[in-house]
Amino acid sequence: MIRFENVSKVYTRGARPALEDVSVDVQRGEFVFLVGASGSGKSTFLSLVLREQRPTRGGIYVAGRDVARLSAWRVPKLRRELGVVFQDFRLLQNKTVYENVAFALKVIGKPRSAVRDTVPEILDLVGLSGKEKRMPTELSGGEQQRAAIARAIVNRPQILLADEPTGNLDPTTSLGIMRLLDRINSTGTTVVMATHDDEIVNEMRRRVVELSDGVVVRDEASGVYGERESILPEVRRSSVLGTASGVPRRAATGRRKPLPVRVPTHGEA
Ligand SMILES: Nc1ncnc2c1ncn2[C@@H]1O[C@H](COP(=O)(O)OP(=O)(O)OP(=O)(O)O)[C@@H](O)[C@H]1O
Repeated sequence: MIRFENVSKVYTRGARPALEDVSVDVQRGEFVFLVGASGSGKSTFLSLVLREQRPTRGGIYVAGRDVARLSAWRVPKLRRELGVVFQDFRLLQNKTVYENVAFALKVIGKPRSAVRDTVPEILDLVGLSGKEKRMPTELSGGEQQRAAIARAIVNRPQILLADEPTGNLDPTTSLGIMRLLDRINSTGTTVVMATHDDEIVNEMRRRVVELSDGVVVRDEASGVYGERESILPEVRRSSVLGTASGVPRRAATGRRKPLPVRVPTHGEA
C-alpha cells in the first residue's frame, strides 16, 4: 500500500539528509507506528507519502501510484486515497463540527444527498452524535480530534496518516482516540501514525518502524517504543483495547500516572 525504496530526502544541499536510504513496505490493512526522536524524519516520511515533498533519491509507491514521478495534476487524486490527522487538529474554526466534515465531501464534488447521508454516519462512528452544531472552540481536545478524524475518513480513504494525533491530549483521552484509530484500521484502512507516545506504542503492540537521524534503525512486527521489552513483559495489546489484562499502564516505569484499566467509551473522550 505504501512502499519506500531506498528513499533519501535532502532539504538543503550539504545538510544532513532528513531521510537516508529508507526502504519500508506497508501492506494494505497494516497499522504502523513511526517512532524516533524529534528531527529523526517522521514528518518528512509522511509528507513524502502525501507528495507535499518529492524524494531526492529513491522510489515511493502509494496506493498503486509512483508518487515520486506523479505529475502535479494527479496529486489531488492521490490525496483522495489519504486521510490525514495532526496533533493540532486543524479544524476550520468558523465552521461547526458538521460543516467541517461535510466540507471534505463538498470540495470533491459529492452531491448534497450523499453529504446528508454520510456525515451523520461518520459522526456517529467517531462518537460525536449530538455535537454536530458545536463550533470547534466548544469541544474538548479529544472531541476536536474525533471531529478531525471524522473529516479525514469521511471520504473512505485507503490510508490514514496520523502525525502525533495524541500529542495534545491527556492519557485517558489518548486511549479513546487510539481505540477509534484501531476500529478504523479494523475496517481495512491502512494506518501510519508518527508518535512520541511510548505508552500507546507499548500497549498496542503493532508494527514499529524507528527512525534515527533519517535512517531506519528498527522495523519490528509487534514492537515497543524503545528497547524496553524486558521491563514491560506483562503489558499486552489487549489492555489498550479494553479486554483488560489488569496491568496498570506504566506500572514498571512510573513516569506517568497509571491509566484506569477500564477504557472510555467513544463518547467520553
Ligand atoms: N522544510 C524543511 N526544510 C529544511 N529542513 C527541514 C524541513 N523539514 C524538516 N527539515 C529537517 O529535516 C529533519 C527531519 O525533520 P522531521 O520534521 O521530518 O522530523 P520529525 O521526526 O518529524 O521531528 P518531530 O518529532 O520534532 O516532529 C530535521 O533535521 C529538520 O530540521
